[in-house]
Amino acid sequence: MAYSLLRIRKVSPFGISRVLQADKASLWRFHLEPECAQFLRFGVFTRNYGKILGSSNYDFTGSGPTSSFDFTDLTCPHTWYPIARRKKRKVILHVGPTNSGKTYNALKQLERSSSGVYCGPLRLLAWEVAKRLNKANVPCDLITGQEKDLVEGANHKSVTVEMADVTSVYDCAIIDEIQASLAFTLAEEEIRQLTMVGCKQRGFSFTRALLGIAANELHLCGDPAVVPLVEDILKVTGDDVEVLTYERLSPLVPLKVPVRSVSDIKTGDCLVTFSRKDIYRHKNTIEKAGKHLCSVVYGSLPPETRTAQATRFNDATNDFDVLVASDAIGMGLNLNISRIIFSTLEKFDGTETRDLTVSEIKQIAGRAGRFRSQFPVGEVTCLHKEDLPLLHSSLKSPSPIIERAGLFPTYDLLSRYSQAHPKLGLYKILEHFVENAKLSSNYFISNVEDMMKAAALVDELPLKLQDKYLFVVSPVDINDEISGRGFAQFAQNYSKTRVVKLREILSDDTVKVPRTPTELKELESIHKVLDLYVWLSLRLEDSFPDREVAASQKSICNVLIEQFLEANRLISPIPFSSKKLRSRRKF
Ligand SMILES: Nc1ncnc2c1ncn2[C@@H]1O[C@H](COP(=O)(O)OP(=O)(O)OP(=O)(O)O)[C@@H](O)[C@H]1O
Ligand SMILES: [Mg+2]
Repeated sequence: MAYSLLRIRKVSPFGISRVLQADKASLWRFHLEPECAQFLRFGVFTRNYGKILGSSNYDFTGSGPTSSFDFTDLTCPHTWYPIARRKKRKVILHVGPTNSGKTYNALKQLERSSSGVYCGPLRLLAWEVAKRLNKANVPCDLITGQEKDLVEGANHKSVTVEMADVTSVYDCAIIDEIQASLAFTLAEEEIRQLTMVGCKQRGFSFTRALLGIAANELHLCGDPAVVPLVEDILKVTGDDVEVLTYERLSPLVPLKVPVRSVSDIKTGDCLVTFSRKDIYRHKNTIEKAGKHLCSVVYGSLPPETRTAQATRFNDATNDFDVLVASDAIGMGLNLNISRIIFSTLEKFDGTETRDLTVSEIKQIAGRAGRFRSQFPVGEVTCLHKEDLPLLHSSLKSPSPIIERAGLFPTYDLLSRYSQAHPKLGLYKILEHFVENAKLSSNYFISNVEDMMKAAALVDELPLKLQDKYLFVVSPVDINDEISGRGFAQFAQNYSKTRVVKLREILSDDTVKVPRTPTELKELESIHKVLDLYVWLSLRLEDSFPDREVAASQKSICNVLIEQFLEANRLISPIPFSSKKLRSRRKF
């Protein structure tokens, strides 16, 4: 079946002459609104309360010459959130291994509260919680970068952590999977582990939520590795901190033998591998053996497709009873897995092939044997017996203590800095912050490499700083060629005419179900571009008017990808008995 799908046109070179004024009212509506409000209060707050909190660093009136103020001094980030600082929050840390009931217990408190917010690291988790609360007759809005589903009478919100509002007051708030976010440990090796969940980039959103959410009760769920850091960070906020430790609700058994042959695969198995190509090759091997059909889950699949694949795997009434997945299963999906089988304990992390870290192995292995599921006892093993010692030792080891949390200058600081250095573009401002930021020992500056690539692109355009900032913090995958082209075209057209019509960027084309992994990857990238359009359209409504077209095009992408996943038999299978090879492929 053929569908009409828009394709990305060739990007024309930059070279725009007209400087256009941003529509402030719509610009601030979403991402920038909390920071803007904070900016407006910043001077007043620090003038009135800065000294009470012992924050001489931020004792500035906002009236003096900006150049005399050190904007790169980020040593007291708790003072950036005046509304939260007016509260004495009760902070409850729910810590323990995977599948120990941390989120379940925190959500029970949220359900009982008069108003509240759940902040999760992924859209999938925000969707699940909104669904759960609405089902429990607690009306709950869903707000992610790309969605805003408002429910009548709702006093509760389920959001992705970037959307956490630090200007509202709540009775109860949850920040889930906090270890995925607050980072970091000493060794370079451990620093890399964070790429799994994008914490190097996203850590600052969690730090912002941790310091900035103004709730009477704040529940933090995650790994015990975060406890010392969170306790230390919250010493200066005046909050009360309580730690609740959990045990795993169902056993997780590390097996002594590997899975040697495809005939050993059984219902409920999840084979974990780290390249898209290997995922499809393993799927093919298993399906060719004739006993099982496989669902697949990996990071660059659209979230809607990932959910559909997970739902099909969980549904005991159909034949898709085996899962082949990447580490994207580590968080966010409720899966009926009986046994995790690691095809390898190495992964390509974007730069090189490295061993999985203890935290990654535990997080992935812990997905087996979900409490009160079809498979209450989880098992974990490998395809290669050489990997078993590392698997077993990792499962016994504690996760390395997280020593520092990600931080990033707020828009307010960047803007004030820009006023003091009007000739600098956003790229240079970011570079300056990264190189000169003064931090206390609990923090590190989040990795802004990708943001700087995006900043270099938008600096070519006649845009105001807040426009540039908005594009730079957008969820663009700047390292993906098609996504990068789409991003550049959106920014360029916006700077030229203020109105970005989807059809000016994407041309009509008739596409069929992809036949090769390359065609599939292209479709995944087009989905990312459409997702970016939706994100921009929620913040610049008048300038990105085709949200509905983008949403329907996204659905077509999902349908085509799902049809590929069902029909795919063209990729050569990979024999299970193959020797252990170092995988060097990029995902
Ligand atoms: N007291 C309980 N009664 C019924 N079901 C429970 C209870 N506690 C937990 N569960 C269920 O057990 C499963 C695991 O719980 P939960 O998701 O809270 O674990 P978690 O510790 O947050 O795990 P993860 O680290 O993987 O996020 C969920 O399906 C949850 O609904
Ligand atoms: Mg949880």
